[in-house]
Amino acid sequence: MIRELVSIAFQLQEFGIDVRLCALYESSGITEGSDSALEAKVSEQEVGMYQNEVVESQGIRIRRRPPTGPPLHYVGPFEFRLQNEGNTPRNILEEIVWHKDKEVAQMKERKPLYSLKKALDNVPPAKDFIGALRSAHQRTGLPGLIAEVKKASPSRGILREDFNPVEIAQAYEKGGAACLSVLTDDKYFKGSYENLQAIMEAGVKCPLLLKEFIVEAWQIYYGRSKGADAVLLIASVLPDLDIKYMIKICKILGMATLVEVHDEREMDRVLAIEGVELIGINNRNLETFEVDLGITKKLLEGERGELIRQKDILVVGESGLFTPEDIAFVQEAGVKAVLVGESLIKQSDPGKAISTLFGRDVSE
Ligand SMILES: O=P(O)(O)OC[C@@H](O)[C@@H](O)c1c[nH]c2ccccc12
Repeated sequence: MIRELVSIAFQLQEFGIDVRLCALYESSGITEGSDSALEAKVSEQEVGMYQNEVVESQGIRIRRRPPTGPPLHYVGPFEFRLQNEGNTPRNILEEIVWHKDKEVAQMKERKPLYSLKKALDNVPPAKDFIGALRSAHQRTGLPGLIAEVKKASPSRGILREDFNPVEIAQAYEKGGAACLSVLTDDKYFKGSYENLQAIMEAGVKCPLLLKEFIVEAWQIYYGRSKGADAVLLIASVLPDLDIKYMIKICKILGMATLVEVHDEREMDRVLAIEGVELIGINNRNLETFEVDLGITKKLLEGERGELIRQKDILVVGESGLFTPEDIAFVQEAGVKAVLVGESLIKQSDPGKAISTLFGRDVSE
């Protein structure tokens, strides 16, 4: 990660963005500016220990893909790979993240960061994602809506057969959505970066969230080049340091970050990270698919809720929202925005479905 940070800084410099490396290290909390401490960390990482230690100490259960797949075994003329605990994903989220690691490595090879420069220069500037949510909340008195353009999911299968992303996006916008979330993962969600780009190019005004499993900063640049105005960072996948420096990169690109949590520990980690302005509470456990709206309530109670108000962080209630009562429940818990997919995308008119979900018309 640290080596990548350095190389990204150099690449940014190539882009004409002046990044002071020491400032990046210092503000990312790696070291107090001491080169020897940094070198020590880099060499620890080189033997592959540092990252795992950090990840474990932060309670992150999602492991990163072992660099070499299962070991090769030979029996006579046959060759096969032995599966074991260390090289078999333990749950769907881990499987997705391992797949993503491989996919991004290939995509990066085809389009290295420097080759994205032109596309980044040509894309319109990022829109104000958080501002759009806040003003929708002020205008309607209801949580601002991030409506999700999602064809399928591993937990629900195909959600909509006749899937035209641009038409759906336009219907959402007409129905009063403040922002849109566009799935770009192909294998598990049947999404694509082409969908994101097509929605941007169709002139949709709602700011767009890159709904990806971000494992590397390259994906953020690529998403921006396809029209993303904000990006999802999942706390159960990314260590604090990655979150910190990805937030910085997003700021440089003018994008917002939605940092997603699911339990108290993740919430506390994220609340301690400077620069976090938007937190999503996912009511769905991405390891088991279990959905419980009580998660949103639990994570906003007591001191945590107090701290969130003090820091003026906007909270998004995510997943499993189907009725006006569900919306009222998470709003009562303290959210000012919601992220909704299934209950809208399954309706024949996803735009009209917004009025049904909120119990009234929220379009202007
Ligand atoms: O379709 P739902 O239950 O309304 O959920 C939407 C959104 O919250 C969900 O798609 C989501 C939230 N966080 C994620 C992370 C990855 C993939 C998907 C998600």
